[in-house]
Amino acid sequence: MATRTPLMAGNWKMNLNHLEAIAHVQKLAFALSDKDYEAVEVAVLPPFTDLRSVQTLVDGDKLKIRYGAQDLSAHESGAYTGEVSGAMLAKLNCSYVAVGHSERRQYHGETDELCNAKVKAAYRHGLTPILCVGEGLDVRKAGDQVPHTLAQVDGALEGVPAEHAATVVIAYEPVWAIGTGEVATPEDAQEVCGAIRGRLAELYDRELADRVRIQYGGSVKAGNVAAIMAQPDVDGALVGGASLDVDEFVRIVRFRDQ
Ligand SMILES: O=C(CO)COP(=O)(O)O
Repeated sequence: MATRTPLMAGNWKMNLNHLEAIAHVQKLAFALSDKDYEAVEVAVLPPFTDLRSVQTLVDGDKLKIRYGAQDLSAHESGAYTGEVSGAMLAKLNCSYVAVGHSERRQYHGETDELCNAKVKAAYRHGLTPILCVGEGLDVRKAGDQVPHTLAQVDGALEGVPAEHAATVVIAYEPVWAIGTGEVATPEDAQEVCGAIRGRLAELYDRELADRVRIQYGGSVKAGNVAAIMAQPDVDGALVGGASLDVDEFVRIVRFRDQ
């Protein structure tokens, strides 16, 4: 089976201006050592307005922290007021871009079809999408979390060739566990992450499925990360609130010590 390097990514959401971003990444870089980077890939997803500052810092000091955006446009360029293109993100050396975060789906009406277009836009520009999927509370209560989440995976990956899908990151984020302090149990996380890997094997093949990293997200903290990471199909965490606290995020990166 392929060994998958865990990916710990901090989704800052709409927090930290560009000056705060510089201070935050400097503090993070100061705390992390080569030993951390050997064991785990560390990434931050700041707001668009911070990306140039983060790039300058990462390039200037040759930091091993990766970075990316929280969204991108499905379009290439032109009259799309307020949108930011994949080409613009690639120009800033972004590695990652989140696609289909539940807050985009909920507040901006993003559909699986749009997510599919955004995943393809990311690959056109050499960006790795972090495709976010997961169910709301009603779906969870009905016990439909697996079919619901797999339908989102199917929709977002439709027509995405294996050479691209082999590098996708999928973040399973149950909406009821985001920002609520209500963390899914490790077994809940494994159930859906395992099912996602199974679906990737059906859509592509087992070898590809074994390479893809599947993250869990939703109220991840230093205190619960180790149990979640101990699950066989969980390869990292997409961390919201706790990523805004550098010390806490560093403890999450060092999940093996918790
Ligand atoms: O939405 C999330 C990450 O994308 C999770 O947010 P919290 O870690 O704040 O629950």
